[in-house]
This record gives sequence, C-alpha cells and structure tokens, in this order.
Amino acid sequence: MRIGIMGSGGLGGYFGARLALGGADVHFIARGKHLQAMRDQGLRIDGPEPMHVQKLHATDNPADVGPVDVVMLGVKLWDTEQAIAQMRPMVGPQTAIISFQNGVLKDDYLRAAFPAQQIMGGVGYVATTIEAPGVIKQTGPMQRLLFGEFDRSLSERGKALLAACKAGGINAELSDNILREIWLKYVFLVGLSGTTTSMRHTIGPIRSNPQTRAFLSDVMAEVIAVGRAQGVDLPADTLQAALQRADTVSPEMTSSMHHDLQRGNKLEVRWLSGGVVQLGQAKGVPTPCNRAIADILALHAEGGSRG
Ligand SMILES: NC(=O)C1=CN([C@@H]2O[C@H](COP(=O)(O)OP(=O)(O)OC[C@H]3O[C@@H](n4cnc5c(N)ncnc54)[C@H](OP(=O)(O)O)[C@@H]3O)[C@@H](O)[C@H]2O)C=CC1
Ligand SMILES: CC(C)(CO)C(=O)C(=O)O
Repeated sequence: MRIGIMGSGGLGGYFGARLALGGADVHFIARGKHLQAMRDQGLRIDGPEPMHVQKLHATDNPADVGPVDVVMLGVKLWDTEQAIAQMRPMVGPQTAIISFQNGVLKDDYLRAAFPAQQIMGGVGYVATTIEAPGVIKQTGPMQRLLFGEFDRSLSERGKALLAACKAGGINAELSDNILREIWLKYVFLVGLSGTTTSMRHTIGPIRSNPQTRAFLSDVMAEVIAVGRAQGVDLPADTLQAALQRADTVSPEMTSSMHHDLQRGNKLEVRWLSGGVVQLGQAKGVPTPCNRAIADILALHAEGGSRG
C-alpha cells in the first residue's frame, strides 16, 4: 500500500514510522531541518518502544511522490489549508484522504477541496512531539488509530489500511461509526486541552479540586450538547465516560495545546473550544465555558507568548 504522510511530526511521523516498519510504501512529506535530518539519518522514535526507520522516502514536494492509495493528514490545524493545496499531486481519483488531526472542523476543509467519497474519517490517540529534527518522542505507551467511512460501510480500502496498520503494530480499528468516534475524542480533548491550558496545570489537580472539576465537566457537557444538536448519536453516558477517562489517565497528563502554550507556539484553540463556540452559535446552543476558554487564550493563540 502506498501511503503519503502529509506532515511528518508527532502524529504523522510516529504512525508513518510504524507503517513503514510494517512494510507499507510510506512517503513522508516534511520540511526544514526535520526533513533534512530524516533524509540524513532516517526517522527515530524515542519512548517506551524505540524505533528507527533508517531508509525512507522523504520530500517537501508531493509532486515527487505522485498518487498514493491513502493520504494521512497530520499537520497542525493552522497549516491545514496550505497542506491541502500542496498535497494535491498525491491525490488521484482512487486516493482515500484521512485527517487524523484533532477536532471536528478538519473534515470540512477536506470536503471543500475534494469529492466526499474520497474522504474517510480518522482519530489518532498518541502523545508525541518532535524532540529534535528527525527525532520524535513518545510519552507513555498509548497509541491508537481509528478510521472509517462516513457512510458507515466497512470498505475494502478501510480493511487494506487496517491490515497495513496491524503489520506495523498499530492499535488500529476500522470503525462503523467514525463520526461518533471523532466526537467522543472531541468531548474528552476539549475538556482536557481547555482546562489544562487555561489553568496552566496538569489534569491531576484539575480533576481533584471540586471547583475545577465542575468546570471540566461543564466544558465537556457543552461539547456533548453541541454534538447532539449536530445530529451525532453520542451515547447517554458520554459525559460520565469522558470524566472517567480524565480520572484514569496519569495525574501528570496534560494536552498538546498546553505544551504548545508552554513553548510559545501557536494554539489550536480556535478549532477546539473555539470550534465548540462556533458550532454552538450555529445551532443556538449556549457554550459559555468554552467561550471563556477561547477568550482567555485569544492573546496566546498566535504564539509568541509562553504560558
Ligand atoms: N502529537 C500528538 O500526540 C497528537 C496530535 N494530534 C493532532 O495531530 C495534528 C498534528 O499534530 P502534531 O503531529 O503534534 O504536530 P507537529 O507540529 O509535531 O507535526 C506537524 C508537522 O507537519 C509539518 N508541516 C506542516 N505543514 C507542512 C507542509 N505544508 N509541508 C510539509 N510539512 C508540513 C510541520 O512542520 P513545521 O514544524 O515546520 O511547522 C511539522 O513538522 C494536530 O491537529 C494535533 O492536534 C492528535 C493526537 C495526538
Ligand atoms: C489527549 C491527546 C494526547 C490524545 O491523543 C491529544 O490528542 C492531545 O493532547 O492533543
């Protein structure tokens, strides 16, 4: 299977490395020093299960690659439109395109650019960052990919990608309700990212203090209300399950958005809590807690200030 990884950082680099080690014909799209290091030394994954892809295809020019079976989109949300424009040479009429970015607005960008039948839904669970050019660091053993067709069929292309993932040791699942999976992650992630970033704390103290726990719960409840207003069939116990998830992760856990704030990077808040506000407004669902998060972080959203 030919796979194009559009954005080979924490997410794309990690799962692309596993796919390559599993035997898939992976083409990494990267840029700058990271691209140079990958060309010179391959791609190294540090963490609980160290890996090294020594020989790989890496380029900043998707035209060098040409059409692939699957494009996996893994750039930060602020880079999406530019990445979509650049990745076009990898997209032939039979190419499946899957965004594993966070949030629920990501697929709207794809739908605006490509025919709906080429787009599959995806969710990625992993905690990784680019530690140095050519090196990705994974924190903790979690690694999981979910993907599927928006029409809920279990397609042959989905099964083929599943087989490629399994060959690379990825905990992958072909979902028959990917929209729900995307929203279930959104509920958890907006709660985690909104609270850890606005409060500048790991999840441990946030979930233990009754006042901040109530805020976490209210943030998640707003996401659920917006999702249901959008017609997503979120189970009755979604809030309980999301809070339970927040209770069972390490107390030291935080979100990628909190890491971005600490490093003075741009933030994905416009698509996370900001996305909840935007979708809530369109459906008349109040989202005061998410609005507070988006407003509090607005001065940091373009980067340049460390939290
Ligand atoms: N990392 C994680 O643990 C997880 C991340 N996610 C989501 O996945 C998405 C990606 O996050 P993450 O992997 O952490 O981000 P990273 O910044 O680690 O990786 C993105 C990479 O894509 C590169 N890139 C961006 N645009 C282009 C382009 N046009 N051409 C070539 N390379 C490009 C970036 O380069 P440059 O550095 O130069 O900008 C960077 O190397 C986000 O939406 C995030 O929320 C979801 C689950 C877990
Ligand atoms: C919660 C986590 C680590 C799960 O993949 C994530 O997606 C993020 O922090 O952005």
